[in-house]
This record gives sequence, structure tokens and C-alpha cells, in this order.
Amino acid sequence: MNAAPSDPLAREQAHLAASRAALRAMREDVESLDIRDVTTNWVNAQVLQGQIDERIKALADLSHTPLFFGRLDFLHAPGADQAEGAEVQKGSAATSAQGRGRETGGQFYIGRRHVHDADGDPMVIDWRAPVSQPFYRASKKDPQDVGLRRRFGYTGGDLTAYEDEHLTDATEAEQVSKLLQEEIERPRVGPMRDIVATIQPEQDEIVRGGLGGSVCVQGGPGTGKTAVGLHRVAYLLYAHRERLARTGTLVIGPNRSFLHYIEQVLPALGELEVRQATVADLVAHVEVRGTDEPDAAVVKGDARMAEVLRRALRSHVTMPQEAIVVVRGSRRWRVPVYEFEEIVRELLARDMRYGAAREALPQRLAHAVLVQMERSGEAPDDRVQDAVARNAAVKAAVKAVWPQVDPARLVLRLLGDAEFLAEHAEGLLSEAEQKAVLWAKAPRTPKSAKWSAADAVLIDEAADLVARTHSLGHVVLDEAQDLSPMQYRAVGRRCTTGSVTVLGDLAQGTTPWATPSWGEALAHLGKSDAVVEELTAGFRVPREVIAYASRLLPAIAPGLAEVSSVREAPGSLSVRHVDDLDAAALAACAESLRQEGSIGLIAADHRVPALAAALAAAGVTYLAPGEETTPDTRLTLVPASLAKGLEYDYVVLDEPAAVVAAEPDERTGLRRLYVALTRAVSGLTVLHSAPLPEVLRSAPLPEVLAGGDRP
Ligand SMILES: Nc1ncnc2c1ncn2[C@@H]1O[C@H](COP(=O)(O)OP(=O)(O)OP(=O)(O)O)[C@@H](O)[C@H]1O
Repeated sequence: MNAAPSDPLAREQAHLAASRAALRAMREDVESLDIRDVTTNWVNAQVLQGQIDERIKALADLSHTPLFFGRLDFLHAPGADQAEGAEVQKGSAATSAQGRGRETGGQFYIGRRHVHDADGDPMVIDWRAPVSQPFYRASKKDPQDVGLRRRFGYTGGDLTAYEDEHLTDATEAEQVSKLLQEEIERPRVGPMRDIVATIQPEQDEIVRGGLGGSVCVQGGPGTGKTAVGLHRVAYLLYAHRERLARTGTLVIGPNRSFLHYIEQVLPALGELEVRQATVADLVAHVEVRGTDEPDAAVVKGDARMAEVLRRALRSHVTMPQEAIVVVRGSRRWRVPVYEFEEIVRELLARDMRYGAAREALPQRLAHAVLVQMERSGEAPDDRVQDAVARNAAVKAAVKAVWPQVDPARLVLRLLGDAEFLAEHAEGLLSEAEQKAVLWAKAPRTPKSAKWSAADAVLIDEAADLVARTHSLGHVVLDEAQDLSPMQYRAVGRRCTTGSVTVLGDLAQGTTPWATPSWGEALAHLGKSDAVVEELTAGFRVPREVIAYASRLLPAIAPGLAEVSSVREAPGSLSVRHVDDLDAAALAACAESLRQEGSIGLIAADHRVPALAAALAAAGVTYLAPGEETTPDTRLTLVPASLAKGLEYDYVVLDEPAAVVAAEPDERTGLRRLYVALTRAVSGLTVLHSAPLPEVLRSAPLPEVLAGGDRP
């Protein structure tokens, strides 16, 4: 064996090479498994082979993804429970080479996955293992027994740098990590990437929160809410894999392009099994072909609709008018009206789903018959009870008293039949509200109806009243501020037995029903006990840009704290008054394209066709949101309504006044503008030919405003 190189970087590179070799050996071990001896059953063999293929995939060594990104040298050996079988070395060469002369307790390389050598000793520890936690949380104030924390920098797949912190050395100054700054500013090409190497302490607390508790994270733009939510799923799947494999996990995002943007993060962390969906996907009982006027959508999304639906559904149950007569052989058995009614009332009083109660009713009636049989000296068994429950007279009685209800037909009737609606909305919805939701012309069948997105949510509520919705183990709800109360309920019933991570920013609420407070949202979700956490450190947007965007805060979300950016980027903001918007947008895009990374041209939705034409005429290729940027096509033309949650290295924002004016009211318009102003990582160019919105103009100037005109 070669002697360990004396240069610390070379030694780390050697450990990387050895870890890669170990990973390769792990993969080869799995590849060489011969399952013919293990199973002769074809189906079992297929399943086993599938699992092996997954495992081989999970053990792939991605050349551009660092196998480890950090190292921890503990002062004392961590307990066995912490170590995940980690190698605990006495006075490792690397640490003693620091010349610090302490007794060391173990050295751990932290990476995306666990890698062990031929003896089973770990070369790399999974970032989610307990022993990795101090990598994210330890500080000079609380070193957590860590003597040295080392972060590694990579260029391509090569380990090229490292950064050390001696946490117990009082003389060493605390400093902002250069590697963190570089990681954030690394140009963006392709979809969102993971942040596993640089999760911050306050983020890590949320990521590693227990599975039992629900959590709600309020955080301004770019504070890492989405990143935190996705890493939390990966962590929970590690810590509770078996349980969550059974119960399932789900990530909910606002639209397809957003989901497309985030969909690679979990696979990159080795998690392939997580479903990602929009709320619309969850409630897709019918085809959505219609839209609502805002006032109708607000009423349809209001939680009072749940009670209207409940009443309307229960109105289908009618009290029996006649006794049931069951003929068996030569005998006739009667369930008198009063007893039948008692059974129906008792089922209504129970907290049962409509459908479950309907299924229970024949058995209850049969039971009443059985009691009579016993009284008259017969000894019927369970089979007799089943037979009575299936008796034609019982079936007919149940059908008349407790009919089957189709959820879509129920909603169809409520929205199409003014009298029916009035009857069940009485005391809940005003006349004007009822009028707002009623169809001008009622469709005849659910198939011919032009259902809106809000209608689909009503149908989902009705479906849950009829039969319980399946609940998952954990749900992450991103951009949660925009949901209506009825949408929160739809999400809440998918995690009644599990927990939820709610992520959002009240200042970015752009729907007419956006939630005014997290307390309200959580109540609708059925998770009032969730802890509300706040993230205030901003990673995406540089200080100058966030200061400019934050001028809007008093108007859009008074009381919310301004994001405090971790990055200074002088010259990152330029605000220009221009005469020809299209030409200026082309020029600004060309300017940004000279830099590395992605560019987003954001404009009011109605401005998009004109800008598209201008780009096409100039021969500039561009993408729509959700399409993947490539080194050749780095420009995306983004309608302001789809900008939420996305980010670009450089943003050109076209005509703020048009973005504001496109919304039904000023506050929503300014919130939309706030979203658009906070998408840039490295530079924002604002172009306007109309005057800027008053709040953006009149606020005091931030201290640093370099590049371009002053606003
Ligand atoms: N700890 C971190 N290390 C490196 N990058 C980070 C970290 N936290 C967040 N980021 C980066 O900051 C950017 C913003 O993160 P993210 O999209 O999760 O923010 P958000 O709070 O969801 O924003 P928005 O409110 O705009 O949707 C992303 O590029 C993300 O990778």
C-alpha cells in the first residue's frame, strides 16, 4: 500500500478515490448477485430483480456529484447509536497532522449516501445519519464535540479545495463560508439542485424535525423553503423508511412547471418513490374545462361550502314510511317503522361516512330481524344475518331511505338547482353568494358540465363525505399561502393520520382567497397543533435586490420581516426607464446572456406574446417555464403568473406597472410584482416605460444601488 500523501488536499483526494472504488465494489457485489438459486418462482424473481436494479441505480457514482462534501473530526468517540457503524479512529493521521495535539474521537466523511469498504467500515456517512447532524448544527458557541469541520469544494467531479473551521479554537474568527457563497452563485442550468452540502442550522432543525409533528414554515422569497421541504422528505424517508414505504409521501406544488423544476431534487438524493402533484391533480375526479369569476371562486373555496355539502348529502336520507317485511320460508318478519327509524337516526348521529353508514344499514336491519327470530325460539347464525341483509325487501328499503349518491351529481345539483342550494345554504351563504355560484344554465350531466378547478375541489369534499379519502404518512405542501380553505381541507384529508410540512410566504399570496394567517390555514388543514417556524435568511436574492423588493412589504404584508440576504452583490440591481420596451428587453436579455447561467425574462401575462414575437424576430431562442434550460438555450420567457417558486441567475423584468395592473386589485398586483422582483440570484434589470408603482418609487432609497439608473 502507498504511504498516505503528506499534502492534506492530496490526502482528501486519495480518500475520495478510495471511496469511489469502494462504491464501485458495492455495486459490483449487487450486480453479481445470482438470484436463480434463491427463487424459482417467476413472479418473485421479477420482484427481486426489480429491487436489485433499483439498488444498482442507487449505487451509481455520478461523476459530477461529489461523493462526500464534508468531514467532521470529533473530540471524543460518538456513541454507537450515533455512529451508524462508523469507523472510530484513535488519533487519525489527518487530524494529528493539524498539529493540534488533541486526542481525537473519530473522523467522518459526510456525503449523499453511505459507502463502506470491504470490511464493512464506513468510508462515507449518509448526511441524514445522527452522527452527521453536527456538520449542519455545530457552531463556535455550541461545538457539539466537533474539533474540526471541513467543507470540500469541487470543480466538475474533482475535489479541488477545502475550508476548515476549528470550532473549539477561540482565537479563530467566525466567518461566512466562501464555499456556501460559491455554491449559491454557481450558475444555474437545468432543474433545481439539492443543498445537501450547505444546509444551514435553522434549516436543518426543520429538515430533521420528527415525523410525528406537523410544521409550518413562513419564509420570505429565497429563504430555502422548497429546498428545506424536499430535504425534509429525504430525511424522513431515511429515518422512517419502512413506515413511510407503507403509508406514502407526497409533495404538493402550485403547478406543472414548478413541479418539473423541483422534480430532480429527490432522485438526486436517492429518493425515487415520492409522488409529486398539484392540488388539481389530487382532486381530478372530473375534467376541468371551465373557469370561475373571482367572486364565485371565492365562495366555492370558502369553508362554509363544506357544511353546505354535508347538509345537501344528508338530505338524501329520508325517514322510512313503512315497515320492512322479510319473508323466509314460511315465516314473515317485520321491522316496524319506529324501529327502522331509530336505526336510521342512530346511524345519522354517528360520525360515519355516508357510504359506510349506508353499508351498515342492511346489517342493522338484519340484526333487528335476528333478534325477533331469537325471541321466537330460533337460533340463527351469522349466515342468516347476511342472508337477511341481502334480502330483496331490505335492499329496496335501504335504497329508498339511504340512496347511493354520486359526489359529482351532488355538486351538479347544488350549482344548478337554485332551490336545492337555497335549502342547504340557508344561514350559511347570503343570497348574493348563492347567486354567484349558481350556473346560468345548468348542465344535464356531470360529463357535459364545464367544471372549474374550484368545482373539482367541491366534488372531492363530497367524495370524502361519502367515502373516506386515503391518508398518507407525510405531505409537503409548498406555496401554501395560495390555497383556498376548501383546498386546505382537500390536502388535510390526505394526511389525517400522518403529518404535514406547510411551506409558504404570506407576502406572496396572489389568489383572491390567499390565507391571511397561518393559524387559519392550519385550522382548515386540520393541523392546528403544527408549530410555525420562520426562516429569515435569504439565499437566493442579493441584498440590493431584496432591499428594493422589500419596499413593497408594508403594502402587501405589514408585519412581515424583511428577508436578510446572506449575499452582497454590488451592481446586481439596475432600474431603467426606457422608451421602447421590446427593444430594451431584447438588449437586456442579450446583455445577461453574456454572463453564465440562466436568464428569466418576466412580464405581465398579456405582454408575453409581444415579447415572444420580438425574441423570435431577433432569432433568439427561448423556453417556457418548466422546459429545461440547456447550455445552448438559457433564456426563459416567463409570464408573471407562473414565476412563483422559480429562479434564474439573471432576471429581466418587463414593465412593473403592467404586472400590477394585470391583477384584480392593487394589493394582489403588488404581491405579484414582489414575486417577480425576487427571482434573481445574481442580477435583476427592471425595465419600465410607464411610471413605476408609487410604493416602489417613493420609499427611501436603499444604501447601495449600483448599475443603471436610480429608481
Ligand atoms: N442552505 C443553502 N445552501 C445553498 N443554497 C441554498 C440554501 N438554502 C437555499 N438555497 C438556495 O436558495 C434558492 C432559493 O431556495 P428555495 O427556492 O427553496 O426558496 P423558497 O423559500 O422556496 O423561495 P420562494 O419563496 O421564492 O419560493 C435555491 O437556489 C436554493 O438552492
